Amino acid sequence: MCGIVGIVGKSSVNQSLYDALTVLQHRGQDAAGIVTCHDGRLFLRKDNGLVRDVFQQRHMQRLVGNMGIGHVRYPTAGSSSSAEAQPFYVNSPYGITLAHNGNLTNVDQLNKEIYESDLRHVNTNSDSEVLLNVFAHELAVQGKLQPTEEEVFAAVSKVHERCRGGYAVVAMITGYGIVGFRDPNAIRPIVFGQRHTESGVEYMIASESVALDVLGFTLIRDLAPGEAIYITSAGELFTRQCSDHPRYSPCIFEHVYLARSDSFMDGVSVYKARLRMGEKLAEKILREYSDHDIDVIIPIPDTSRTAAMELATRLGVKFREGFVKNRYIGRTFIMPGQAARKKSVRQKLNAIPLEFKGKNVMLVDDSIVRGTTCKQIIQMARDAGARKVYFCSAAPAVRYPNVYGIDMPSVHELIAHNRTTEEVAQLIGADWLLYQDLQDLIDSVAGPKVKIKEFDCAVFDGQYVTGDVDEVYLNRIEQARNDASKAKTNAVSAIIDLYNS
Ligand SMILES: O=P(O)(O)OC[C@H]1O[C@H](OP(=O)(O)OP(=O)(O)O)[C@H](O)[C@@H]1O
Ligand SMILES: NC(=O)CC[C@H](N)C(=O)O
Ligand SMILES: [Mg+2]
Repeated sequence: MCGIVGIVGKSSVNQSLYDALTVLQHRGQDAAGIVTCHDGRLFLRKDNGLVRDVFQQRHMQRLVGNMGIGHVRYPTAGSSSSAEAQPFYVNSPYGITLAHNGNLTNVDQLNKEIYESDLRHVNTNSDSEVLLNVFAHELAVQGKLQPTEEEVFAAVSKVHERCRGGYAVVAMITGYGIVGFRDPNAIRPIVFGQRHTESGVEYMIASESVALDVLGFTLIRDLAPGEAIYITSAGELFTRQCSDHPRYSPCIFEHVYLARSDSFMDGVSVYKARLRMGEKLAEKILREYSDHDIDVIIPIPDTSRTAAMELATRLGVKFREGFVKNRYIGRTFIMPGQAARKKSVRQKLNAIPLEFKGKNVMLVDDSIVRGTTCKQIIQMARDAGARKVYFCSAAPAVRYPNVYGIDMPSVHELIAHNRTTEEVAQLIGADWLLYQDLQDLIDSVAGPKVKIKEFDCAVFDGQYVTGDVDEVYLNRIEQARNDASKAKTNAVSAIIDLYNS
């Protein structure tokens, strides 16, 4: 779940791209990058780190031009090396740069084709570089000196035929314009919007609508599954359905955890979806623990707050802030290794004993994945004097890997894999544990006025919407991407790129 952005503006876009990336920072903390285009030349700056650390004034000054794209990275393929920071670049045809959110599931096949048939070179282990080369090849075979929307959309159609997995993409064709496209199952999110200026209309493509809001753009809409958008450098906008078999099945985990709650995704207010998650949890508690003795409900900052608040309201139980979060420490779950994740929980959250002493507390989190957070938090609640600690997850048990852009490749790292709710409760040290039912989660997101009724729920039910994910594939990515192997691949880094310093 990286963050992507692309802007075709009427004046310099460097500051707007930077600002948009800071708004999307919650989608990726490992690396950040921007490439702009001016007078047929590209200007790139990318590196490991947060947006505020990667871009100094001298970098910003070099990023000239009225169009550009940007990326914040949370690696799900390859390594965390700065060589895999995005946007990626290929020089032929036209000079194309690309930023990608998602994960391809047929990278091995594509790599073979790229090398043996397309005669192209890929220099990293990143699936995004593979995707870029497929797109570049398909645009090259259109054979036009000056590509129009027809060639661009034909190339995207070919990408859909060749690539499997989840992908939301922005790509810039040097001198010509910016393309955005979404995989045929719409697994990863992508929206576009416009802003009126004295010099004319500016367009932005982004992962989440909140980036548009903050920069004064109005949301036009989400891209449909398989759809592409092309905005020329002169500001003409074209959209086209580029897939023969589009199927609207967005990732439900965006609503649970990944997205900011002030975003709208596929017509759904993430905030409202989280409120409804709290409502459904309250109904389940009243069904299963009607004689509960909960004194206070305490959220685990940040993401669970919305659901926890509504849960407390519906139960008529006090809602209290029992943990204070250090605002300078990032999101734990998207940190690259278990050691860093473990350490960050204690650094980030501290209990207020007053809210725990002698009380039966219910702690609420949006999800339990590896159990890194809840295990430590429950212990902290007990150390702070809680009499009983109940735990509630606004999502169902996460039992299966994610292969579409969330780095959960290994079943053995998932605390609920092959375990009952009672076993997980015991392991995390809760007096009892309650998970949301999957149907209740789906109903929370597909609220009464929402058109989409189908979601990618693979992490909860093991059903992979692309239909190509089998035991063999899962075993392979588990070997390649468990914490121990990641530590090894991170050592490898070779940078062949545009001038970038
Ligand atoms: O079971 P785990 O493997 O610990 O993963 C789940 C936890 O990680 C996330 O929090 P995170 O700190 O990443 O971000 P937040 O501040 O948005 O809640 C999520 O909100 C849960 O708290
Ligand atoms: N989280 C993502 O969307 C990751 C994008 C891409 N697979 C990478 O690893 O860079
Ligand atoms: Mg959290």
